[in-house]
Amino acid sequence: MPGPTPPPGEDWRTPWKGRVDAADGEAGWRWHQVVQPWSDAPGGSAAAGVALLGLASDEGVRRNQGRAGAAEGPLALRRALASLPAASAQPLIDAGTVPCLDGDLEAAQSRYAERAARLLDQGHLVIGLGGGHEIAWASYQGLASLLQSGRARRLAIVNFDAHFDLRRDVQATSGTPFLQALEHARAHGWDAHYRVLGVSRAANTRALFDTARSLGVQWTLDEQMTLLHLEALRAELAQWLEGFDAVYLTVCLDVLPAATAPGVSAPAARGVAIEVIEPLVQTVAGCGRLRLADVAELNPRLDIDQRTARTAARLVWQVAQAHCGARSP
Ligand SMILES: N=CN[C@@H](CCC(=O)O)C(=O)O
Ligand SMILES: [Mn+2]
Ligand SMILES: [Mn+2]
Repeated sequence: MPGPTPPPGEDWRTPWKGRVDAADGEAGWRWHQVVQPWSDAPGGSAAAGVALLGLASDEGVRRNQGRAGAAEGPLALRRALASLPAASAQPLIDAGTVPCLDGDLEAAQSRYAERAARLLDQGHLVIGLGGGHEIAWASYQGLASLLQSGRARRLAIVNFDAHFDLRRDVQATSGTPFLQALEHARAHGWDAHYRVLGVSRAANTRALFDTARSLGVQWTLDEQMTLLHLEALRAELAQWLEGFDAVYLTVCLDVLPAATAPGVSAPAARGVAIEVIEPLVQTVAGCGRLRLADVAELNPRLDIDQRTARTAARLVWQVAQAHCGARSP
Protein backbone atom coordinates (compact mmCIF):
# COMPACT_ATOMS: atom_id res chain seq x y z
CA MET A 1 0.00 0.00 0.00
CA PRO A 2 1.66 3.24 -1.13
CA GLY A 3 1.39 5.47 1.90
CA PRO A 4 3.55 8.52 2.53
CA THR A 5 7.19 7.95 1.65
CA PRO A 6 9.41 9.91 4.06
CA PRO A 7 13.20 9.84 3.78
CA PRO A 8 14.77 6.74 5.36
CA GLY A 9 14.54 6.83 9.14
CA GLU A 10 11.85 9.50 9.17
CA ASP A 11 8.19 9.20 9.99
CA TRP A 12 5.60 10.83 7.66
CA ARG A 13 4.78 13.16 10.58
CA THR A 14 8.37 14.51 10.80
CA PRO A 15 7.72 17.82 8.98
CA TRP A 16 4.21 18.20 10.45
CA LYS A 17 5.15 19.96 13.68
CA GLY A 18 4.49 23.47 14.83
CA ARG A 19 2.92 25.84 17.28
CA VAL A 20 -0.11 24.62 19.24
CA ASP A 21 -2.64 27.15 20.57
CA ALA A 22 -4.40 24.75 22.91
CA ALA A 23 -6.51 27.46 24.58
CA ASP A 24 -8.22 28.28 21.28
CA GLY A 25 -9.53 24.76 20.67
CA GLU A 26 -10.56 23.91 17.11
CA ALA A 27 -10.46 27.58 16.03
CA GLY A 28 -6.74 27.57 16.70
CA TRP A 29 -5.89 24.48 14.67
CA ARG A 30 -3.11 24.52 12.12
CA TRP A 31 -2.31 22.21 9.23
CA HIS A 32 -0.01 20.00 11.30
CA GLN A 33 -2.94 19.27 13.61
CA VAL A 34 -5.41 18.23 10.90
CA VAL A 35 -3.27 16.55 8.24
CA GLN A 36 -3.77 12.80 7.91
CA PRO A 37 -1.86 10.13 5.99
CA TRP A 38 -3.32 8.82 2.78
CA SER A 39 -4.57 5.30 2.75
CA ASP A 40 -5.23 3.66 -0.57
CA ALA A 41 -7.03 0.81 1.17
CA PRO A 42 -10.81 0.50 0.80
CA GLY A 43 -12.43 2.86 3.27
CA GLY A 44 -9.24 4.86 3.77
CA SER A 45 -9.26 8.65 3.16
CA ALA A 46 -12.86 8.26 2.00
CA ALA A 47 -14.04 11.88 1.88
CA ALA A 48 -12.72 13.99 -0.95
CA GLY A 49 -10.33 16.71 0.13
CA VAL A 50 -6.95 18.21 -0.65
CA ALA A 51 -4.12 15.70 -1.15
CA LEU A 52 -0.48 16.75 -1.01
CA LEU A 53 1.91 14.72 -3.16
CA GLY A 54 5.66 15.38 -3.34
CA LEU A 55 8.14 14.70 -6.11
CA ALA A 56 11.63 14.76 -4.58
CA SER A 57 13.55 15.33 -7.78
CA ASP A 58 16.07 17.75 -9.16
CA GLU A 59 17.25 15.36 -11.84
CA GLY A 60 15.37 17.46 -14.42
CA VAL A 61 17.12 20.60 -13.19
CA ARG A 62 20.49 18.85 -13.33
CA ARG A 63 19.82 17.68 -16.89
CA ASN A 64 18.80 21.27 -17.73
CA GLN A 65 22.14 22.67 -16.51
CA GLY A 66 20.56 24.19 -13.39
CA ARG A 67 21.50 24.25 -9.71
CA ALA A 68 20.67 21.10 -7.71
CA GLY A 69 18.70 21.09 -4.46
CA ALA A 70 15.03 21.06 -5.46
CA ALA A 71 14.79 17.39 -4.39
CA GLU A 72 14.68 18.78 -0.83
CA GLY A 73 11.71 20.99 -1.75
CA PRO A 74 8.82 18.75 -0.64
CA LEU A 75 10.19 18.41 2.91
CA ALA A 76 10.87 22.17 3.25
CA LEU A 77 7.45 22.97 1.85
CA ARG A 78 5.65 20.67 4.30
CA ARG A 79 7.62 22.27 7.17
CA ALA A 80 6.53 25.72 5.99
CA LEU A 81 2.92 24.56 5.62
CA ALA A 82 2.75 22.97 9.07
CA SER A 83 1.86 26.09 11.05
CA LEU A 84 -0.57 27.67 8.59
CA PRO A 85 -4.15 27.93 9.86
CA ALA A 86 -6.53 25.09 9.10
CA ALA A 87 -9.59 26.84 7.74
CA SER A 88 -11.18 24.30 5.46
CA ALA A 89 -13.74 21.73 6.49
CA GLN A 90 -12.41 19.34 3.85
CA PRO A 91 -9.88 16.64 4.74
CA LEU A 92 -6.20 17.44 4.28
CA ILE A 93 -4.25 14.38 3.22
CA ASP A 94 -0.53 13.77 2.94
CA ALA A 95 -0.10 11.32 0.09
CA GLY A 96 3.66 11.11 0.56
CA THR A 97 6.62 11.86 -1.65
CA VAL A 98 7.87 10.00 -4.68
CA PRO A 99 11.69 10.03 -4.79
CA CYS A 100 13.78 10.08 -7.93
CA LEU A 101 16.14 7.13 -7.52
CA ASP A 102 19.48 6.69 -9.34
CA GLY A 103 18.72 9.53 -11.74
CA ASP A 104 15.78 7.60 -13.23
CA LEU A 105 13.52 10.62 -13.67
CA GLU A 106 11.12 8.90 -16.05
CA ALA A 107 10.39 6.15 -13.51
CA ALA A 108 9.81 8.71 -10.75
CA GLN A 109 7.48 10.72 -13.00
CA SER A 110 5.51 7.57 -13.79
CA ARG A 111 5.16 6.61 -10.13
CA TYR A 112 4.04 10.14 -9.22
CA ALA A 113 1.56 10.11 -12.13
CA GLU A 114 0.07 6.78 -11.03
CA ARG A 115 -0.41 8.01 -7.48
CA ALA A 116 -1.86 11.33 -8.69
CA ALA A 117 -4.30 9.46 -10.93
CA ARG A 118 -5.51 7.35 -7.99
CA LEU A 119 -5.99 10.48 -5.88
CA LEU A 120 -7.93 12.11 -8.71
CA ASP A 121 -10.10 8.98 -8.97
CA GLN A 122 -10.90 9.39 -5.28
CA GLY A 123 -12.08 12.95 -5.97
CA HIS A 124 -9.23 14.80 -4.26
CA LEU A 125 -7.71 18.04 -5.43
CA VAL A 126 -4.07 17.02 -5.89
CA ILE A 127 -1.43 19.57 -4.91
CA GLY A 128 2.03 18.57 -6.11
CA LEU A 129 5.06 19.66 -4.13
CA GLY A 130 8.20 19.96 -6.26
CA GLY A 131 10.83 19.23 -7.09
CA GLY A 132 12.08 20.83 -10.27
CA HIS A 133 9.58 21.74 -12.96
CA GLU A 134 9.89 18.21 -14.28
CA ILE A 135 6.97 17.69 -11.88
CA ALA A 136 4.76 19.17 -14.62
CA TRP A 137 5.22 16.21 -16.98
CA ALA A 138 4.43 13.91 -14.05
CA SER A 139 1.33 15.93 -13.11
CA TYR A 140 0.11 16.05 -16.71
CA GLN A 141 0.49 12.26 -17.01
CA GLY A 142 -1.63 11.88 -13.87
CA LEU A 143 -4.28 14.15 -15.37
CA ALA A 144 -4.16 12.28 -18.66
CA SER A 145 -6.32 9.60 -17.02
CA LEU A 146 -9.18 12.13 -16.98
CA LEU A 147 -8.82 12.81 -20.72
CA GLN A 148 -8.29 9.14 -21.53
CA SER A 149 -11.52 8.14 -19.80
CA GLY A 150 -13.53 11.06 -21.20
CA ARG A 151 -14.07 12.53 -17.73
CA ALA A 152 -12.51 15.72 -19.08
CA ARG A 153 -12.61 16.96 -22.67
CA ARG A 154 -10.83 20.33 -22.62
CA LEU A 155 -7.76 20.80 -20.43
CA ALA A 156 -6.27 24.19 -19.57
CA ILE A 157 -2.65 24.20 -18.40
CA VAL A 158 -1.92 27.49 -16.65
CA ASN A 159 1.75 28.04 -15.83
CA PHE A 160 3.03 30.99 -13.81
CA ASP A 161 6.64 31.04 -14.92
CA ALA A 162 9.44 33.24 -16.21
CA HIS A 163 10.18 30.44 -18.71
CA PHE A 164 8.22 28.64 -21.41
CA ASP A 165 9.69 25.21 -20.53
CA LEU A 166 9.04 24.15 -24.12
CA ARG A 167 12.55 22.93 -24.85
CA ARG A 168 13.09 20.19 -27.40
CA ASP A 169 15.65 17.87 -25.85
CA VAL A 170 16.74 14.28 -26.25
CA GLN A 171 15.55 13.54 -22.70
CA ALA A 172 13.02 14.95 -20.22
CA THR A 173 14.33 17.89 -18.17
CA SER A 174 12.86 20.69 -16.09
CA GLY A 175 12.82 22.71 -19.33
CA THR A 176 10.77 20.27 -21.46
CA PRO A 177 7.53 19.34 -19.61
CA PHE A 178 5.02 21.44 -21.53
CA LEU A 179 6.31 20.44 -24.96
CA GLN A 180 6.02 16.83 -23.77
CA ALA A 181 2.46 17.46 -22.57
CA LEU A 182 1.28 19.30 -25.69
CA GLU A 183 2.79 16.72 -28.04
CA HIS A 184 1.30 13.86 -26.01
CA ALA A 185 -2.15 15.47 -26.00
CA ARG A 186 -1.99 16.11 -29.75
CA ALA A 187 -0.87 12.56 -30.47
CA HIS A 188 -3.96 11.32 -28.62
CA GLY A 189 -6.34 13.85 -30.19
CA TRP A 190 -7.02 15.53 -26.87
CA ASP A 191 -7.84 19.20 -26.49
CA ALA A 192 -5.15 20.73 -24.25
CA HIS A 193 -4.26 24.43 -24.17
CA TYR A 194 -1.17 25.92 -22.59
CA ARG A 195 -0.94 29.41 -21.21
CA VAL A 196 2.10 30.99 -19.49
CA LEU A 197 1.90 34.05 -17.27
CA GLY A 198 5.08 35.93 -16.33
CA VAL A 199 7.29 35.14 -19.32
CA SER A 200 10.56 37.08 -19.27
CA ARG A 201 11.87 38.29 -22.63
CA ALA A 202 15.32 38.25 -21.03
CA ALA A 203 15.07 34.59 -19.97
CA ASN A 204 13.81 32.91 -23.17
CA THR A 205 15.57 32.76 -26.53
CA ARG A 206 13.94 33.50 -29.86
CA ALA A 207 13.83 29.75 -30.47
CA LEU A 208 11.57 29.31 -27.44
CA PHE A 209 9.26 32.15 -28.52
CA ASP A 210 9.12 30.54 -31.99
CA THR A 211 8.20 27.17 -30.46
CA ALA A 212 5.50 28.82 -28.36
CA ARG A 213 4.07 30.55 -31.43
CA SER A 214 4.13 27.39 -33.53
CA LEU A 215 2.21 25.49 -30.85
CA GLY A 216 -0.45 28.20 -30.40
CA VAL A 217 0.67 28.85 -26.80
CA GLN A 218 -0.71 31.98 -25.16
CA TRP A 219 1.57 34.02 -22.93
CA THR A 220 1.73 37.23 -20.92
CA LEU A 221 5.07 38.97 -20.35
CA ASP A 222 6.27 39.78 -16.85
CA GLU A 223 6.31 43.49 -17.79
CA GLN A 224 2.58 43.26 -18.61
CA MET A 225 1.81 41.95 -15.13
CA THR A 226 1.87 44.90 -12.73
CA LEU A 227 -0.83 46.03 -10.32
CA LEU A 228 -2.03 48.37 -13.09
CA HIS A 229 -2.82 45.34 -15.26
CA LEU A 230 -4.20 43.13 -12.50
CA GLU A 231 -7.95 43.66 -12.73
CA ALA A 232 -8.02 43.37 -16.52
CA LEU A 233 -5.84 40.24 -16.36
CA ARG A 234 -7.99 38.69 -13.69
CA ALA A 235 -11.21 39.25 -15.62
CA GLU A 236 -9.78 37.97 -18.88
CA LEU A 237 -8.24 34.89 -17.23
CA ALA A 238 -11.52 34.02 -15.47
CA GLN A 239 -13.40 34.27 -18.76
CA TRP A 240 -10.80 32.18 -20.61
CA LEU A 241 -11.02 29.44 -17.96
CA GLU A 242 -14.76 29.10 -18.59
CA GLY A 243 -13.95 27.37 -21.85
CA PHE A 244 -12.42 24.34 -20.09
CA ASP A 245 -13.75 21.50 -17.99
CA ALA A 246 -10.45 20.61 -16.31
CA VAL A 247 -7.74 22.98 -15.17
CA TYR A 248 -4.12 22.27 -14.22
CA LEU A 249 -2.34 25.08 -12.39
CA THR A 250 1.43 25.07 -12.03
CA VAL A 251 3.59 27.69 -10.36
CA CYS A 252 7.31 27.91 -11.11
CA LEU A 253 8.62 29.94 -8.20
CA ASP A 254 11.13 31.75 -10.40
CA VAL A 255 8.21 33.81 -11.71
CA LEU A 256 8.54 35.83 -8.49
CA PRO A 257 11.17 38.53 -7.90
CA ALA A 258 14.48 37.18 -6.56
CA ALA A 259 13.93 39.07 -3.30
CA THR A 260 10.70 37.09 -2.72
CA ALA A 261 11.95 33.79 -4.13
CA PRO A 262 15.75 33.55 -3.88
CA GLY A 263 15.61 29.77 -3.38
CA VAL A 264 15.27 28.69 -7.01
CA SER A 265 17.70 27.50 -9.66
CA ALA A 266 17.22 30.57 -11.87
CA PRO A 267 16.21 33.64 -9.79
CA ALA A 268 14.36 36.38 -11.66
CA ALA A 269 16.05 39.70 -12.39
CA ARG A 270 12.59 41.30 -12.49
CA GLY A 271 9.83 38.83 -11.71
CA VAL A 272 6.15 39.42 -11.06
CA ALA A 273 5.17 40.73 -7.64
CA ILE A 274 3.40 38.42 -5.21
CA GLU A 275 0.62 41.05 -5.03
CA VAL A 276 -0.15 40.20 -8.66
CA ILE A 277 0.62 36.46 -8.65
CA GLU A 278 -1.49 35.65 -5.60
CA PRO A 279 -4.85 37.01 -6.82
CA LEU A 280 -4.33 35.41 -10.22
CA VAL A 281 -3.53 32.07 -8.57
CA GLN A 282 -6.71 32.49 -6.52
CA THR A 283 -8.66 33.14 -9.71
CA VAL A 284 -7.45 29.87 -11.23
CA ALA A 285 -7.84 27.86 -8.01
CA GLY A 286 -11.34 29.20 -7.40
CA CYS A 287 -12.65 28.62 -10.92
CA GLY A 288 -14.47 25.44 -9.88
CA ARG A 289 -12.72 23.14 -12.36
CA LEU A 290 -9.22 22.95 -10.88
CA ARG A 291 -8.19 19.28 -10.67
CA LEU A 292 -4.49 19.50 -9.95
CA ALA A 293 -2.03 22.22 -8.92
CA ASP A 294 1.68 22.08 -8.22
CA VAL A 295 4.48 24.31 -7.03
CA ALA A 296 7.91 23.81 -8.60
CA GLU A 297 11.56 24.74 -8.26
CA LEU A 298 11.80 25.34 -4.49
CA ASN A 299 15.49 24.83 -3.71
CA PRO A 300 15.97 25.02 0.09
CA ARG A 301 19.77 25.02 -0.28
CA LEU A 302 19.59 28.41 -1.99
CA ASP A 303 16.82 29.87 0.16
CA ILE A 304 17.28 32.80 2.57
CA ASP A 305 15.39 32.74 5.89
CA GLN A 306 12.90 30.28 4.30
CA ARG A 307 11.53 33.13 2.19
CA THR A 308 10.87 30.98 -0.84
CA ALA A 309 9.49 28.09 1.21
CA ARG A 310 7.14 30.44 3.06
CA THR A 311 5.97 32.07 -0.16
CA ALA A 312 5.44 28.67 -1.77
CA ALA A 313 3.52 27.49 1.30
CA ARG A 314 1.33 30.57 1.22
CA LEU A 315 0.45 29.90 -2.42
CA VAL A 316 -0.34 26.24 -1.68
CA TRP A 317 -2.50 27.37 1.23
CA GLN A 318 -4.29 29.89 -1.02
CA VAL A 319 -4.96 27.20 -3.60
CA ALA A 320 -6.46 24.92 -0.97
CA GLN A 321 -8.54 27.78 0.45
CA ALA A 322 -9.79 29.00 -2.91
CA HIS A 323 -10.59 25.46 -4.08
CA CYS A 324 -12.60 24.68 -0.96
CA GLY A 325 -14.38 28.03 -1.17
CA ALA A 326 -13.27 28.76 2.38
CA ARG A 327 -13.06 32.33 3.57
CA SER A 328 -10.30 33.50 5.90
CA PRO A 329 -11.73 34.65 9.22
N1 LIG B 1 12.60 24.93 -15.53
C1 LIG B 1 13.39 25.84 -15.80
N2 LIG B 1 13.71 26.14 -17.02
C2 LIG B 1 14.52 27.23 -17.45
C3 LIG B 1 15.87 27.37 -16.79
C4 LIG B 1 16.60 28.59 -17.25
C5 LIG B 1 17.98 28.77 -16.67
O1 LIG B 1 18.52 27.86 -16.05
O2 LIG B 1 18.51 29.86 -16.86
C6 LIG B 1 14.66 26.99 -18.91
O3 LIG B 1 14.88 25.83 -19.31
O4 LIG B 1 14.54 27.93 -19.69
MN1 LIG C 1 10.91 29.01 -14.49
MN1 LIG D 1 9.45 26.33 -15.08
